[in-house]
Amino acid sequence: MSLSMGACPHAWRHHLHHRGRMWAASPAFRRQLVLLRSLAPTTCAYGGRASSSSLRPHAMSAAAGPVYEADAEAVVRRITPPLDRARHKGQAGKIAIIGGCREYTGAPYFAAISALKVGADLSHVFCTKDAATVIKSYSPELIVHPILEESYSVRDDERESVSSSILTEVIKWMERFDCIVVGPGLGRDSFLMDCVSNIMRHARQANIPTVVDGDGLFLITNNIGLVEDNSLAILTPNVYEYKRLVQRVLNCEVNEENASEQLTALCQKIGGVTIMRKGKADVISDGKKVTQVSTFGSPRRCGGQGDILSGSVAVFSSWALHFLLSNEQPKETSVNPMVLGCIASSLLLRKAAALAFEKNKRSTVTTDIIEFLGQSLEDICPAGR
Ligand SMILES: NC(=O)C1=CN([C@@H]2O[C@H](COP(=O)(O)OP(=O)(O)OC[C@H]3O[C@@H](n4cnc5c(N)ncnc54)[C@H](O)[C@@H]3O)[C@@H](O)[C@H]2O)[C@@H](O)CC1
Ligand SMILES: Nc1ncnc2c1ncn2[C@@H]1O[C@H](COP(=O)(O)OP(=O)(O)OP(=O)(O)O)[C@@H](O)[C@H]1O
Ligand SMILES: [Mg+2]
Repeated sequence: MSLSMGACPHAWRHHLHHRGRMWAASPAFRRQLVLLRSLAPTTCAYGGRASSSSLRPHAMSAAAGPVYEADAEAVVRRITPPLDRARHKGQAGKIAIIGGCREYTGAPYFAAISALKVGADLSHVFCTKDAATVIKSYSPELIVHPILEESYSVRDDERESVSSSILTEVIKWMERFDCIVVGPGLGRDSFLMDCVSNIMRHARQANIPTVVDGDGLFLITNNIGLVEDNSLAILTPNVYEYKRLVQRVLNCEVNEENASEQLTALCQKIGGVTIMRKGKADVISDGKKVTQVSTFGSPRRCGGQGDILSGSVAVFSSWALHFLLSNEQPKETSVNPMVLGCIASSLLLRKAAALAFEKNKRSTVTTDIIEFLGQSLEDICPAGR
């Protein structure tokens, strides 16, 4: 199972074939593939048909390269697996969130529950002991592992043994996950950061796609080697996280006049990663193309919407990986499943936020948005199709 992700800039393709054997073995899955193939748009990489107005260059500024507005609805329809009675628990996705500490229990909960509401079968949270009971009490749906430790709870002479037993515990589970999300509500404690660095290195060795958000971005900004040349890594920075990444990696300030080139350069400099820069439009690049989703969501900017996004990205990218592995026409090799996952989750969040705002107006909070994830997906891609 292990293959070095650093060796090939398109390592997700090897990963696709490798992980795909398991899925392709099921007759039910093969039937779904036939259906998915018949639904697949025929021409363009990110869901729009090349001849259609849904894939149009969008001038961000005179100096910037083209930014394509994704046909995000087509992407969602394309990668969302149909519900099939023959499938068993786990086949629609097993996701883990690495996050949750004394200060933050909402963020890992939002990410983990969103993964389930989008359609994953199992959602785990690996958090500190302090956070675990709180997160469990929010929802019985989540599988919560109280294994992480912060500096205050570990004596100096215990650090090494505690760190290694944390890693051993996570490794026991890691191979089961289709994707992990590192960072929502993780905090920035130095001991915790070291332990999570080890977890990230292991996930990479095991070829587990990894979404990095929140404090995970703080971690990798200070240690870019953790994601360098990892084509299974997706970074989802907000305005401030993006600014810190640009400063650290490109050694300059964010330049809005040259936004798409700068995003492309950032992906290329880190090597192979996909970045979704969140904001008024969510702008996505893997260092080759730049795509955006600008469907209007909600004017409410309550905290936690990025957490919904990170949990959803994990599910949609896993679905996109599985979809592409069975779609082996040569043209498909230019499509990056990580990008598809970002496009789909951005649209779904925005649609859910719009519905939640319509109902709750100024009092809209993240929990209200999560309630509408199901309807948003149903509107695009009915469960009975
Ligand atoms: N309910 C919860 O438990 C939530 C926890 N969250 C977690 O909170 C942790 C920190 O995330 P944040 O996004 O708040 O992290 P940041 O530390 O990046 O930002 C904190 C806040 O400081 C301000 N700020 C930061 N840098 C700035 C700059 N250069 N100029 C001006 N203002 C600046 C911004 O208002 C920002 O929202 C993460 O672990 C995150 O996942 C958030 O996801 C929100 C919800
Ligand atoms: N200015 C904006 N206009 C419209 N939508 C936005 C805007 N900024 C963010 N969003 C929406 O909110 C989502 C989350 O982005 P945001 O910048 O709030 O993330 P975040 O700060 O990481 O959130 P969190 O509070 O969960 O950490 C984006 O994907 C986008 O859909
Ligand atoms: Mg965030």
